[in-house]
Amino acid sequence: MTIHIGAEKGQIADTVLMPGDPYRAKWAAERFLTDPTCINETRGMLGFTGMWNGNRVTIQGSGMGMPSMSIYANELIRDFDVQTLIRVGSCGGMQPQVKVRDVILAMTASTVSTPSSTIFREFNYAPCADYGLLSAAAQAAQDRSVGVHVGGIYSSDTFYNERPDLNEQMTRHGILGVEMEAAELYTLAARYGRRALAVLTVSDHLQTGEALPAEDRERSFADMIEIALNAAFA
Ligand SMILES: O=P(O)(O)O[C@H]1O[C@H](CO)[C@@H](O)[C@H]1O
Ligand SMILES: O=c1cc[nH]c(=O)[nH]1
Repeated sequence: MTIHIGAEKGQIADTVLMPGDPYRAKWAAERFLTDPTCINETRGMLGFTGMWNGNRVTIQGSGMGMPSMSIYANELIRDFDVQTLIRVGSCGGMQPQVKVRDVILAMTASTVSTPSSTIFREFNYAPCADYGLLSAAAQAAQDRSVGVHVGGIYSSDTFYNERPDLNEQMTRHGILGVEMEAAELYTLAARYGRRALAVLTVSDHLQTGEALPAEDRERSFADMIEIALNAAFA
């Protein structure tokens, strides 16, 4: 049991999927896991452990933003010895070929700042995914009818962005989408020698203004979850 996770040691699997939304965790656990058990309700940040294809998995909400992700990932890694952490999140599309409901596999996560930035000082660290997970996810995605993109994303500290000039430079340099947690997850995984990946579904588009409703963001991103599960146990 930690400050933010009420589970006992042993109640959390070696592999954890991490949606930002705790109710996406509940939906995914009920839909994809056999015998899911709720292992965390502290602060309403729901977590569930169950079985998928004979493999033990936990699905634990991370909350929104890198400070929240940092708390959960730190405790999962340092207190529960989790080995594989896969973010399953929503993101905003930033390229014309990236369509709403497409899946992005985040090879890198650029950022202007993470909770870890203070330790890097002038060093411009490049957070990146675990290659084994990334290639397994790309393979798993090939067998599905969903559009898939592999490349760089941006992890932002803000949802309501006041820097259109920065968006323009990111789009110009090939950034596929924007979300709010992956850069810190990748940084912590590198620090502690764990595997991490972010599998994202495009929920809205910065260029077209399209946007899915909250219920779809909570309950309809099945391809993303299946790609993540297949990658984790490839
Ligand atoms: O849908 P989730 O996983 O929460 O991810 C995205 O959605 C939230 C913003 O609405 C941020 O957490 C962002 O990263
Ligand atoms: O962080 C996020 C998540 C979804 N869509 C966005 O535009 N930003």
